[in-house]
Amino acid sequence: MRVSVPATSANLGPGFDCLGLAVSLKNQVIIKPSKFHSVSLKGEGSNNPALKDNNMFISIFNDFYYNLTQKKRHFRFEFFNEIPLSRGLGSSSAVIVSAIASAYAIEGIKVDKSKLLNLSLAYENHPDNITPAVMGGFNVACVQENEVKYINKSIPKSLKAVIVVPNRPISTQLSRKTLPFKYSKEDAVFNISHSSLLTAAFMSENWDMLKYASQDVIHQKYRMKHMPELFEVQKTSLRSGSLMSTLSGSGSTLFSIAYSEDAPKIEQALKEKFPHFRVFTVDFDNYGVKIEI
Ligand SMILES: Nc1ncnc2c1ncn2[C@@H]1O[C@H](COP(=O)(O)OP(=O)(O)O)[C@@H](O)[C@H]1O
Ligand SMILES: N[C@@H](CCOP(=O)(O)O)C(=O)O
Repeated sequence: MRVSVPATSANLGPGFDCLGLAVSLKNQVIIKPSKFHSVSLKGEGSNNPALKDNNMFISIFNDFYYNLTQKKRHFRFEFFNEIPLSRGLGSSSAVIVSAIASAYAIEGIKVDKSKLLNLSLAYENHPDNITPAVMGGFNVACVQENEVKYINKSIPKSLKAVIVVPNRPISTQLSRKTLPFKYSKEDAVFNISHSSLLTAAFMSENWDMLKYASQDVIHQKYRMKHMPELFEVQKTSLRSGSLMSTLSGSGSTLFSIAYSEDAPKIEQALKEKFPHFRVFTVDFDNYGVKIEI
């Protein structure tokens, strides 16, 4: 049985905790019943011993598997990870979504995507990463009475994501602690209006509106000042032709959207200026979590 989940970029500037989209960078796991517990890990995180000994995927999977079957069994887990850890590309959401999906799939139990999304909410209480991880595409989501309410839209092939992954991680939990406790009415209005405009731009495919609509005053500047080079990355990306450029999730990745034909020159400019960061271009993912039994 094989499960794959896409990376996600949350917030998209003003849509703090409510907007997110999926990109075609994936974590994949193959699980087989086995006489002994064993783990193999390739790609991102493979040099991190904690991911073999105390793996969040395995503990969530075991909890769900036991609750579903009342059985304890051994499995072989083979992980192929493309999503960098703690870089704001939704690595923890990918783990949560794929672990829950796998516990159902290994027993051949069907779980629909909206149930999977709501089960994932127990582990990640803001919906902006888990919704695109499950559904793919661009998503606007909120939580009401412990349920995710969302609207989803595919992103066309004519757009690409240009991604800059810095050499330092940022933990989402710690990054949230750097934000103010209170905001002014002006800041709230700024973000509500920009987030609404950004949503409308995605829904109507009005891509030239993205550079105005993606502005934010409530989280990026507080987070990016801990890695000031990110302001330069953002400026370089916009100057080189990207449609928008924002901190991805809680950082440290800087995420840009561009017309496909502009992406190579934006990627090149960013590579030249920031040779110590990883810069690459990917498509968007419009499918979300994929389960193959
Ligand atoms: N592939 C993985 N396997 C197991 N645990 C993972 C994996 N990716 C991420 N994690 C867990 O999620 C944590 C990162 O979560 P977080 O700080 O929210 O980063 P991100 O912005 O990438 O979601 C890691 O410290 C680790 O505990
Ligand atoms: N809305 C959250 C998103 C966190 O995303 P991650 O990919 O950094 O986990 C936030 O901004 O804290």
